[in-house]
Amino acid sequence: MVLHGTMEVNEKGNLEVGGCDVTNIATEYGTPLYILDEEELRDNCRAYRQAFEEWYPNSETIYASKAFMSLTICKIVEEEGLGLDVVSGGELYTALEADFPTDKIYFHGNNKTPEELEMVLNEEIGRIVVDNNYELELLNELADQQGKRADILIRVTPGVEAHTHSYIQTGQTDSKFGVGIQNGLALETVKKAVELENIDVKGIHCHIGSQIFNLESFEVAVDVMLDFVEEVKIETGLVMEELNIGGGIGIKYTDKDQSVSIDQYAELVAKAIKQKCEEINIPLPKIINEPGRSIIGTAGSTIYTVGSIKNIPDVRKYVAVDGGMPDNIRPALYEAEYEAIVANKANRKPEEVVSITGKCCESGDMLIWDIELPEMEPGDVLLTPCTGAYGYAMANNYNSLPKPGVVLINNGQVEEIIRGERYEDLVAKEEIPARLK
Ligand SMILES: Cc1ncc(COP(=O)(O)O)c(C=O)c1O
Ligand SMILES: N[C@@H](CCCC[NH3+])C(=O)O
Repeated sequence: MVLHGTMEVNEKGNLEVGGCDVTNIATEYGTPLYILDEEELRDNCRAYRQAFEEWYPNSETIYASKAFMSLTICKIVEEEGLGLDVVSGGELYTALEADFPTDKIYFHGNNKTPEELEMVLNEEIGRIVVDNNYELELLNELADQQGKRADILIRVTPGVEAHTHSYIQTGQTDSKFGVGIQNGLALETVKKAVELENIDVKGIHCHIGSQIFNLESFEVAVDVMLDFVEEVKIETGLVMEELNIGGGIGIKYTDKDQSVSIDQYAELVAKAIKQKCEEINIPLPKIINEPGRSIIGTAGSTIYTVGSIKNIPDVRKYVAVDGGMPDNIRPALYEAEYEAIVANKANRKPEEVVSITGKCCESGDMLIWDIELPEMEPGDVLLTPCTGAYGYAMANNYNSLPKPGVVLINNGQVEEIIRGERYEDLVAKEEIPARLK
């Protein structure tokens, strides 16, 4: 059993997070519920800032809000001195509602709409990460209409195959994101961009994928990107000042995952960049990194109440909880694996192998296959750690299950930061045509 962040077992044998007994939180707020450990979130933000400050001071860490976007999270991330990566008008709207400083926002996306680009120009967002030629021309045109200039990074695909689930690999040439370095499309886009009147090319961006442990993939990506910076300098005379190296490192969901430290990652990236820049004789660029999972992943957990337990002799014991794939789609989508802790039996040794299933009408609604846990009974409180990233963010209402709420926990205090949905919320946006009433 790996205890993340501020988790510990108290004298009653119950699990605590941030000094709060998880069983009490379940009683007070109900389940399923996402809980967010503020100290762990802040520690992760600081670890990135400190590591990059030490190894490469001309750098900026921005939080990839797609991992988990909320007003409170924006506030915490801002307090910790990070910038923000947003990927849609909705994420930008949320950031603006939280008064996030606009110059520290980077706007991403492979199909930004004209409305989103207008919003970005109106709000004078720090950087727009342009994905393709269509977007580039559209942005130039809209900037012209508004009498503005747009500072951009161009998203490139370096042709690096990261070792991660194929759905979350993004750096290979055959990708819906960005323009390829290896097939010459990226150079064409840069050449076009430097000709456009309302566009300033500040640098390039690449993101090779998510949940990556193999740090060498980052080293290779940086190498390919800097070769491209050199090529651009030769071909156009433009010296790009900024290199955005994309998302952060993978996290340890289970014992099968490796541990990579943020410091190791920063050291490796910094050394690779310095060495390469010296080799090809270009000035050191500013480095931007945009971690999501490794900032918020280990800070979040989900708590459930155990309901029916079905033992199929010699086959499997299914333990069902009151949530499932609508609050955590990752096992069904990526075969992602999680651990679990029985919060009210946290000091008990594992006694049996069970599989944790959700309550949806779907055989694939499994949260965990074959995990050793203490013997469970209905009413037990089960906590799955490491659900902070892409948990709430990807939650849905399948089977009309209301989305769980989110509480922030710190120093013995529990604060509800997102109210859980109620049944009324499920139909709140619906309208029955008058002829059917
Ligand atoms: C462009 C971009 N930046 C940053 C991230 C965040 O990545 P991670 O959560 O792995 O740190 C992602 C998601 O994979 C992404 O697509
Ligand atoms: N949503 C994915 C990662 C993709 C992130 C966005 N590029 C996950 O849960 O692992």
